[in-house]
Amino acid sequence: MTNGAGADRGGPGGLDVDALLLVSFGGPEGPGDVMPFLRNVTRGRAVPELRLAEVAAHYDHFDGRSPINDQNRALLAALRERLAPLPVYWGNRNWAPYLADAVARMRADGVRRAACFVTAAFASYSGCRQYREDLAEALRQVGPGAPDFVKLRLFFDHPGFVEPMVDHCVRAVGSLPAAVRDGARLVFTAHALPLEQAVVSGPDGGAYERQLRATAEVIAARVGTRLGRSHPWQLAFCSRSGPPGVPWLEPDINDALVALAEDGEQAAVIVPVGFVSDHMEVVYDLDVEAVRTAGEHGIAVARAGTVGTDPRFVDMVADLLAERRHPDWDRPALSDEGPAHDVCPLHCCDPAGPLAFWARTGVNGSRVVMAGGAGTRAHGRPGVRRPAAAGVPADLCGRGHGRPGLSGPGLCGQPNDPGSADGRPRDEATILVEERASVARPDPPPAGE
Ligand SMILES: CC1=C(CCC(=O)O)c2cc3nc(cc4[nH]c(cc5[nH]c(cc1n2)c(C)c5CCC(=O)O)c(CCC(=O)O)c4C)C(CCC(=O)O)=C3C
Ligand SMILES: [Fe+2]
Repeated sequence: MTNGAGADRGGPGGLDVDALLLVSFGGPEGPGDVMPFLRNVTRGRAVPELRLAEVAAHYDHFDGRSPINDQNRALLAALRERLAPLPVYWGNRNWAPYLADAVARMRADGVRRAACFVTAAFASYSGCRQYREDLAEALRQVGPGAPDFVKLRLFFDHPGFVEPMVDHCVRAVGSLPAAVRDGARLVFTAHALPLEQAVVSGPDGGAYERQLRATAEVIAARVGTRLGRSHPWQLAFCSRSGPPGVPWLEPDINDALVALAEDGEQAAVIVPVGFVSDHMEVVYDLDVEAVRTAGEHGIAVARAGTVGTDPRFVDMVADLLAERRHPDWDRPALSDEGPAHDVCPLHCCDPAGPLAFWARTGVNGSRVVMAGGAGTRAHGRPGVRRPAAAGVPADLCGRGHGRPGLSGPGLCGQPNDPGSADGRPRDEATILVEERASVARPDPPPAGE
């Protein structure tokens, strides 16, 4: 059922897409890049200088070069092969090739609409909304003639992500010393977030941790089936930054390993479920720091691999693309948390939205959100679809974003916005990225790029 090939122009009610844009984080490629890269990443954020110096030192261990760009070059090559003749572009948020350069190149090549595949599986400001904002900013910078974008959905519990992770876990368990292997704990690890970001993640809050737990549970269950014994699992977080007084998701992976050792556990597998390749957080924060902690506390540890360019993961991208082209395409999801919505509704992962206000003031109780019960979970459910493209009014957004000459009294997210998959209104950045995509297109672009 995986076609998703370049020649496929989309079915009735689906979208024409004539390119794919691989969107990632970016990383430095030499010693002189490290500080400018870190300044790009942390612009406008309260990350202490001391933390920046510390992170710069991590990169120094690798001659100032993060592996992430080479990993994305490999993914880009695999996607090009898989999706040919569909053109595939690549742009990063924090380092060259930058998103705006990719968008300018697409415009020069005559691309009309691109699907954006972001290399982040879980809902959060850093993993989803910030990418949408940066895509919108790149469109603004390039200006008239820039292609339309549609962002492919989050893929945390898609089989193309889960199944390779199961294999990596099984392999990592097998690499532990035979005497302690059977009792190994699976410690699923993701990037830490400030609690405030975790609270507002997803449309209804708490999605980051819920999606992580749901995905970890599915992976652990499959590992158990494969090995014929169940391995207890837990969640931990790595790469915390920010001022010490600000609360972040816990436990830290190092603290989790120490606690396991103190409980008399002998072995653990660190499963970096929050990352799709072995970039700096993985090869330093996990492979150096966490492995050292484990060694110091006498607990045997193995680190599971990441999906990288696994053919099932590459096929998944083709499938996510096919979902947008064909509204009736299968939307596989292995947990109750998925499949994620295609289009984020208003205030999804919004650090300045109403959930953030409630979390700060306690009006709605951040406790409630963190307990994970707040979601209504209608998004992207079978049978719940975005409104038909036909008949979308031209004044879709009264501010006329991306539409020179249009203006009006309406505000983004007001009733003239056709809304996201579940009919909820959307944010300005989302509308800019998605709005033209929701307008019917009479004549598809010529085939055979
Ligand atoms: C959720 C999430 C992902 C996963 C989703 C996704 O993949 O997008 C992710 C990925 C990555 N994070 C990365 C690098 C960094 N993240 C930082 C800082 C931060 N990340 C955050 C969150 C996330 N980050 C947060 C809440 C901060 C705090 C400050 C801020 O909000 O800005 C900092 C600044 C220094 C520091 O504070 O550590 C650096 C250098 C790299 C590249 C690694 C390489 O070079 O190989 C990658 C893939
Ligand atoms: Fe979102």
